Order: sequence, then C-alpha cells, then structure tokens
Amino acid sequence: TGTTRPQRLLRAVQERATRGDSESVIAAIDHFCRHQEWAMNVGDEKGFILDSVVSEVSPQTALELGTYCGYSTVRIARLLPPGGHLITLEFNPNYAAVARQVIAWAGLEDMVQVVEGASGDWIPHLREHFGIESFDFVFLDHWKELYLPDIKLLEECGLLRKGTVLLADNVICPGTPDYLEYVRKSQSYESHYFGSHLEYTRAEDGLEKSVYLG
Ligand SMILES: Cc1cc(C(=O)N2CCN(C)CC2)sc1-c1cc(O)c2nc[nH]c(=O)c2c1
Ligand SMILES: [Mg+2]
Repeated sequence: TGTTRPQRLLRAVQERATRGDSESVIAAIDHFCRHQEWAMNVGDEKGFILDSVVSEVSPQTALELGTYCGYSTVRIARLLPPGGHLITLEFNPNYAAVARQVIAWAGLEDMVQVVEGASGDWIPHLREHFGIESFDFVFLDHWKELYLPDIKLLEECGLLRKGTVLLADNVICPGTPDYLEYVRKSQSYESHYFGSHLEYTRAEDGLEKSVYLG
C-alpha cells in the first residue's frame, strides 16, 4: 500500500503552491518532477510551446485527451478567454481524482470538466452530453496508439471545424508514427513540428501542431 506517485505529486502541490494561484501550482509540479520524482506531465519546456499555441488560438471550446494529474489542464485553462471551457478525458479514475484536486487548488474548476472513461467511448457523445458544436482546440496527450483513431473519430463526429487546431504531445518520445504520417500527408491538415525535449530530460521529443482544413 502507501501512496502513489500522483498522490505524492498532489501533496507537493498542496504543500508548496498557493490556493488559487495557477502559476504556483505549475511551478510546484515542475519542482516535484525535477527534484523528487519524474512524472509524465508535458513539463515546462514543451509547456511553454503549449502556452503559445493556446494563447494564439484563444479557444472558447477546448478538448484535452489525457488528463493525468492535471498539469497541462491547468496550463491550458489559465489561458482560456472569458467564457472559454475545457473538457478533459481521463481513462484512469485514480489519475482523474488527483487531477480534480490539482485543478481545484489552481482555482480553475469552473472552466474545466474532468470526464472519466475511454476517449473512444466518449467522443461520440460529447455534443449531446455537453452541448458542444465543435472544438477550437484539441490537445492530444493520452496514449500514442489512440491519437490517430481518435482524430478520425473527431472528424467523423463533426467535432472539428475549418481552423480547429490540434496539438499532439510525444510525437517523438514515446512516438506516434502513424499519427504523424497521417496529419503530414493528409490534404485536410496543415502540420508543423515544434522540436523540444521529453519533459524534465535531455531526450528529444516535440509537439505537432495540425490545423484542420475541413
Ligand atoms: C511513461 C514515459 C516514459 C518515458 C521515457 O522515455 N522515460 C525515459 C527517461 N526517464 C527519465 C523517464 C521515462 S516517456 C513517457 C511518457 C511521456 C509522456 O509525456 C506521455 N504523455 C501521455 N501519455 C503517455 O503515456 C506518456 C508517456
Ligand atoms: Mg505527454
């Protein structure tokens, strides 16, 4: 028994960050992952790229696939415009439970909905369940094998519109070769690779930004 890594990460947030201060929550998680235990958050280096894309899109409706402990959820939600809303899907109930508390500690619970379950099961029901017409922004950070099937499902469900921006983590490490090939070859996407490093390490990784052209 004992605690899990997400529970230890949450405790670090509650001990080091100021309630309602999202910047201090982000800093506390980065400190924990650099000095205590590595964890699979997008991290500060790729997080800076994520911030710039979110700020550029300024989404009213945003979707995150893969919440984990809520680090990127907080990074995205803190930059949403007034009225903006983020839905984040998480398969693992233990991760979701920790993420809800991290998001609440940052004071962003009113702009975020953490939804538990498999992305493939939920995507066809997002419109009816949450009244979503389409997404302005999608962050893919769940499981490398699901990136491609899930964007095809988003296309089929009409949840992408001309100009929707997709941003995918880990396209080099662990790597999503089938997804990369698809978005880079498809006439329906305009893709760009942002080189960076695997969170908290010197290993190569990066983010792929793909604009849906309809
Ligand atoms: C679990 C894991 C291990 C990695 C690695 O190469 N390691 C060597 C170096 N040491 C230090 C860490 C471990 S990379 C990675 C990972 C990273 C993400 O950002 C992920 N995002 C979403 N979903 C994932 O499954 C996901 C996995
Ligand atoms: Mg990742």
